[in-house]
Amino acid sequence: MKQLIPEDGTLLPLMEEFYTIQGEGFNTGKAAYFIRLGGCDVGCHWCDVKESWDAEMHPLTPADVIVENADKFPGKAVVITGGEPLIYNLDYLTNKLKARGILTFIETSGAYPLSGNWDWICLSPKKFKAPRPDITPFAHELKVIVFNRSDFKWAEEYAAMVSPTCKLYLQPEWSKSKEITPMIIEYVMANPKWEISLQTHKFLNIP
Ligand SMILES: C[S@@+](CC[C@H](N)C(=O)[O-])C[C@H]1O[C@@H](n2cnc3c(N)ncnc32)[C@H](O)[C@@H]1O
Ligand SMILES: Nc1nc2[nH]cc(C(=O)O)c2c(=O)[nH]1
Ligand code: SF4
Ligand SMILES: [Mg+2]
Repeated sequence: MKQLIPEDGTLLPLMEEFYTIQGEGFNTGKAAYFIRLGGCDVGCHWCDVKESWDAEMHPLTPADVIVENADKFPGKAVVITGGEPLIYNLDYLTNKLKARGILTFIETSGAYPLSGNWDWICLSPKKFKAPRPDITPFAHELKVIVFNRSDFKWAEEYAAMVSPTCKLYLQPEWSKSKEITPMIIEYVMANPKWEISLQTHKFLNIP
């Protein structure tokens, strides 16, 4: 039977939760509790968490329980990721986290309406299902995954849409990083408004 997911965000399909170090982007190196929600239909062929895509595979979990779990750890920051977390209304979860003084960070493709109360929004746009244009002014960080050379031009189109204070990152697609990373290095040196983001947790062998 199909799981009925309430629209108020009090129950969310939870794939996994773990305390680790943020490996990517602006907050790299900071301790954070990761909340990975199931469900995504964006369809990136190189996605490194395809097991997350089917929401049905992941148990509906009370947001209150997720908040309790997050609050057990000394690092008072959470990263809500997925799957695509903005499929769900994240107002309830993020307000409860913030009421406990926990910082709220999101990793999103931006393909669904923005909900939630955020300290940091990482927008990682995808060609396979474009972000909604209304999210771009709210991004604190734009993190474009580079899979081939044409992605640099595509990245610039998004850089033109985000706010002037938004941090700009180019991150190599993991399976092609040997080939792509030298191109990113060259691009960043020529276009220094961009910075490199690496998936440092994969080098550190941590979740
Ligand atoms: C798995 S996604 C989940 C959150 C959301 N669906 C998104 O794409 O932003 C988390 C982050 O990992 C990045 N990512 C996924 N697969 C990757 C890969 N093979 N190489 C590099 N980054 C990847 C995404 O672009 C995103 O920034
Ligand atoms: N350590 C660590 N940092 C991350 N930053 C973004 C991740 C994600 O999968 O969203 C991720 C992840 O899975 N692990
Ligand atoms: S949007 Fe995120 S979770 Fe969905 S397929 Fe792409 S990288 Fe994976
Ligand atoms: Mg990851």
